[in-house]
Amino acid sequence: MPKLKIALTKGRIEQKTIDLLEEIGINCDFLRHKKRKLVFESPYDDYEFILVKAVDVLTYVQQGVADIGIVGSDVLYEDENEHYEMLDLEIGKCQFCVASTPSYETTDYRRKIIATKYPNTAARYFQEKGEDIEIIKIEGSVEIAPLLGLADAIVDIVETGDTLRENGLIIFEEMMPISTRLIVNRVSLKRNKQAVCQLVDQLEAHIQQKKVGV
Ligand SMILES: Nc1ncnc2c1ncn2[C@@H]1O[C@H](COP(=O)(O)OP(=O)(O)OP(=O)(O)O)[C@@H](O)[C@H]1O
Ligand SMILES: O=P(O)(O)OC[C@H]1O[C@H](OP(=O)(O)OP(=O)(O)O)[C@H](O)[C@@H]1O
Repeated sequence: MPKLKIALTKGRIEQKTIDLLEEIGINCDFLRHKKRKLVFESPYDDYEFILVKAVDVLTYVQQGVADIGIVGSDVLYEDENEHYEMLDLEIGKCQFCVASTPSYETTDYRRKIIATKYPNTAARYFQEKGEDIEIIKIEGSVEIAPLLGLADAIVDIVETGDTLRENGLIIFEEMMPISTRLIVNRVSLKRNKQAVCQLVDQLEAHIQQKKVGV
C-alpha cells in the first residue's frame, strides 16, 4: 500500500496542525525537528507529509499528487476551483472583515475602492450586497492602503485585531469566519477510502471531544 500523502500549509497553521495530528496519536517529531526539509516520510505510520504554501496545497491535491490537504477556508473560498472538503479542523480561526479608518462611510454609495489580498472573495461579497466596487490587489500589509489613500477600505483577515488597532483602523463589516479545513482528492478518496476515512473519523471524534471538554 502506498503511504497517504498529506499536504500541510507552511507557516501560521503549521504547528497547530502538527499538534492536532499528534493529539490523535500520529507521531510527527520528524516534522517538529525539520530544518529546510519539505518532504517527510513518516518512519512510524503510513503517512508522507509535504510542507508547502497554502495555495500550493490546493494544487497538489487537485492534481492528485497529494491525497489530503490541510488549508485555511480563506484560501479555499478565494480559489475558483471546486474542492472536496471533508472536515473543519477548528484551528487557525480568524475572520474576513471589511475595515478602514473611522471616517469611512459605509452608507456613501459612490463606487468604493477596496484593497485586498483576496480579490475574488471581496468581489463576491460586495456583489451579493449589490454594491459596485473597484478592487486593487495587494500582496501584503494591506492595512496601509486606506491610510495612504490608495483605497477606501480593505478586505482582510482579522485574528486578534492588533494589526488593525496599531494602524488606527476599525472593523466595519464582519464578512465570514475562517478556519482550517481538511480537503481530499476525489480519486484518492475512492482508491484509499479506508485510510482516508480512518484519519478523518479519528480527527472528527477528537475535535468533537475537545469541544465538549472531554
Ligand atoms: N492572523 C492571521 N492572518 C493570516 N492568516 C491567518 C491568521 N490566523 C490564521 N490564519 C490562517 O493561516 C493561514 C496561513 O497564513 P500564513 O500567513 O502563514 O500564510 P500566507 O497567507 O500564505 O502568508 P505568506 O504569504 O506571508 O506566507 C491562512 O490561510 C489562514 O487560514
Ligand atoms: O488580527 P491580527 O492578529 O493582527 O492578524 C491579522 C493580520 O495578519 C495577516 O497578515 P500577515 O501577518 O500574514 O502579513 P501580511 O500583511 O504580509 O499578509 C493579515 O493580513 C492581517 O494583516
